[in-house]
Amino acid sequence: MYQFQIKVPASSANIGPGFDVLGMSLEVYMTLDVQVGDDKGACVLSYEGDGANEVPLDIHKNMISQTALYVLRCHDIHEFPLAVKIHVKNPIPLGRGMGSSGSAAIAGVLLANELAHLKLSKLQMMDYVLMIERHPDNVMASMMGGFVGSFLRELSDVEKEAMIPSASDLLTNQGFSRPPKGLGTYAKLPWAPELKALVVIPQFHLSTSKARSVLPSSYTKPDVIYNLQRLALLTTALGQTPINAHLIHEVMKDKVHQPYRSQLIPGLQTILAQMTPESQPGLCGICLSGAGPTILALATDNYEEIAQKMLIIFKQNNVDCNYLVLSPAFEGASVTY
Ligand SMILES: Nc1ncnc2c1ncn2[C@@H]1O[C@H](COP(=O)(O)OP(=O)(O)OP(=O)(O)O)[C@@H](O)[C@H]1O
Ligand SMILES: N[C@@H](CCO)C(=O)O
Repeated sequence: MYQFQIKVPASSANIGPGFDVLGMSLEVYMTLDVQVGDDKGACVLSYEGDGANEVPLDIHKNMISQTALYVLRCHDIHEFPLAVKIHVKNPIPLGRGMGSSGSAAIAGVLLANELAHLKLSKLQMMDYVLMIERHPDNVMASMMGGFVGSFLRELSDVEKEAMIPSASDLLTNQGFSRPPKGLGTYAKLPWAPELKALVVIPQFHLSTSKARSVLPSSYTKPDVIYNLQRLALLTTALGQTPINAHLIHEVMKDKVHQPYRSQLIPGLQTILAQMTPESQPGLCGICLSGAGPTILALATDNYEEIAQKMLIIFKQNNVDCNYLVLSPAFEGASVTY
């Protein structure tokens, strides 16, 4: 019998104009405490934390074990090799824009890698994660750690066929395909140590699929240029010391996803319009965290005052929230014995 712990941080993706490109890992960690038996036997899941009353414990319905079983199938292994007990502790809010599904997929791939001794690197494991999550920004940040930019390579026609089974098909074994190799590329970006992440977390779920379904299928050239210009400067501005709050505030604006998602998040438009470095000393930039509804504010001071102002605006829209002040999790996902 042996045991190990898997630890995966939350993430905040997009960071304004970096839709499906930028993400930062956050110091809120999901952990899996795994005990492996000496003989074949059942896989037993237990769970505590956010969504404890909604997360299924059936290994064929839980996203973590489903992902692990998918990775094992890709290696012609059709069950967990030995009896295994997995206790999940998850403080990452589900369906709130803090990368919970991405962290779950990463945990599942790491679990398979350890149980079957696959010896996959983090980047090789990302190919499997990306078959489930399908966009790299949140998962690359959670896996690698820190402030991260990433992209997906173009696929050949044959490789595009591998993406035909949906993530749900792969997780429920209703379809099968192995991942193309080298799907994602990333770079760790500089992060100014003065910057902390204030996340204001509304108490309602917004699924990523719903938040992606309201986006247009095409954009005007001015809107594309608007985001490209800001994205180019944002990756530098967040690493510069001393901090230029006015620059960060401007280059964290977006026209690709936030305007369309504001209909789903009461108060978002008001917060983005009213929360500025001038109105809130200490505030730098503000944006939707991932697909929302959580809002990410990057600040250097006065976190409590900034949070209280956002909570008031949300309350005026009949939305209750809690908030956290976090630093980036620079080491990313890990396994310790
Ligand atoms: N620890 C977990 N264990 C099992 N399933 C999970 C876990 N975390 C997330 N999930 C699944 O992922 C779903 C949430 O995924 P979704 O992409 O909608 O939101 P998110 O990942 O929290 O937000 P975002 O993608 O915007 O960062 C949950 O409803 C649940 O089905
Ligand atoms: N870029 C993704 C992040 C959420 O997973 C989105 O905004 O839909």
